[in-house]
Amino acid sequence: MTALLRAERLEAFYGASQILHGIDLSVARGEQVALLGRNGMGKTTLLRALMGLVPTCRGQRLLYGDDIAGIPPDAIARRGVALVPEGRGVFGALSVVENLTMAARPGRDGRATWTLPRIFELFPRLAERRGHGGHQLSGGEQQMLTIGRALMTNPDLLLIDEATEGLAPLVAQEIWRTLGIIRGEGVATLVVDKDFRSLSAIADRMVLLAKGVVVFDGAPAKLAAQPELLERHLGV
Ligand SMILES: Nc1ncnc2c1ncn2[C@@H]1O[C@H](COP(=O)(O)OP(=O)(O)OP(=O)(O)O)[C@@H](O)[C@H]1O
Repeated sequence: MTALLRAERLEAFYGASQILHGIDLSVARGEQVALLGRNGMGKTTLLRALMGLVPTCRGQRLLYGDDIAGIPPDAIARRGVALVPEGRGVFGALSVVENLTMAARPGRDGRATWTLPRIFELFPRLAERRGHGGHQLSGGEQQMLTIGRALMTNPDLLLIDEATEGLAPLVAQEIWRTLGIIRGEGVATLVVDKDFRSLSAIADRMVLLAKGVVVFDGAPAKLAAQPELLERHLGV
């Protein structure tokens, strides 16, 4: 079956610096894939390249088998991919409801699974804060809102950068719980985080990056059985 997303020999550059050196990666429909690696290894660059946000790339990026080279980010979004960027980016002057409704649109096939009530069911905390401005939210609430906004576009694939970075443990747990629900709805995810244990518990597959190269791609249990890889590339 055609992968939802596939990168083949993907290279990415910032100016003269080459950041990705021939990445092969695929995400199947509904699959939850974790992307791990130490700081500066290219995880964010890979998500951005897949979203069409890195102007200079080589190799192939295929979405449902179609080459998306040269396709701008908004068109990639309309084809079913949503990015939850590191550092969030909610609109501070707009309320929770406004942040969510401005993102609303049907999915690639006209599907509208994710509506305001569905997002509030997923994140009861956001329902309580529905009239609050984005700037009044805690870091955890902002992350929930950013994920909620991405879901309102009814994507087939969510790219989530630093899913729980800087969040209190209980809030992080809440994010992991919702990622399980999102998966249950058949939305594929490619999730970057440093929490190896939580990622191992939810991911179908783990991909480990080091210096812009994939050094492991396989089941969580297979990675857990390689302590030398974990030590060298994650420090766990
Ligand atoms: N806009 C940019 N211009 C030039 N170099 C950049 C730019 N953004 C990132 N880099 C460099 O690219 C490399 C990979 O960065 P990237 O952010 O993709 O790594 P990462 O694995 O996501 O790390 P982190 O966990 O720190 O976010 C780093 O050496 C970084 O300094």
